[in-house]
Amino acid sequence: MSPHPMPPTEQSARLREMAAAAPVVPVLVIAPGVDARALGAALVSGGLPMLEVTLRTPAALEAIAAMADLPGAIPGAGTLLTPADVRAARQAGARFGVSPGATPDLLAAAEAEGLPLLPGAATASEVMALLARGHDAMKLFPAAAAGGTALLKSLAGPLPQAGFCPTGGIGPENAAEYLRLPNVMCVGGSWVAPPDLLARGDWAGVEALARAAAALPR
Ligand SMILES: O=C[C@H](O)COP(=O)(O)O
Ligand SMILES: CC(=O)C(=O)O
Repeated sequence: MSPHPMPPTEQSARLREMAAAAPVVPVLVIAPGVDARALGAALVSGGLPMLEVTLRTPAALEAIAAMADLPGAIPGAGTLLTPADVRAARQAGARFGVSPGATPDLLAAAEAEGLPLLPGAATASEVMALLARGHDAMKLFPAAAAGGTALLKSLAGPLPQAGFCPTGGIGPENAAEYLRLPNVMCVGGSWVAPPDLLARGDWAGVEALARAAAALPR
């Protein structure tokens, strides 16, 4: 029996390095008209370099492109569902990708594009399928709904080699509880970029939320 069905890929290793930079990955839903570069700058100034721009709005790809050369920023694309999403994200300048789940086509596209991918998993079988393909860094989604910290503690027994970025239902009130777990690399969340602050262009407010998130112990 091998603890690693397959050695972790270089992409997984790069993701782990990126995830080590800060305890929180902001999950960004950027509406048209929002100044994405100013948003990215506020988050980076607050201490959060990884920027997950979800492909859920028509402004998403442009936002990634606007952040591509932002000093200190590591822009990435979330909500990758198809190979076409992976290619579009790469072309826009995404340096990593995130998906709520994982399909063979999506994994193959990320491998072909050389895009470090954080694929989603929520069960032991899904985690095992990703490990078997060389992914030892993954997203637990939807984290709270799927079982939260209790699920992560249970997975750590048989599958300690899997590192997670739990996302979905995490906020300032419970992030520390997740970050204390040895199999949690970082957590993802939208709370650092609330839509009302983005709509108002309140970058000082975003920076303050980012600063508090970056200071979370782990
Ligand atoms: O779709 C959910 C995103 O992964 C972020 O979840 P959240 O708004 O609970 O932080
Ligand atoms: C929710 C999620 O995992 C994503 O949008 O990538």
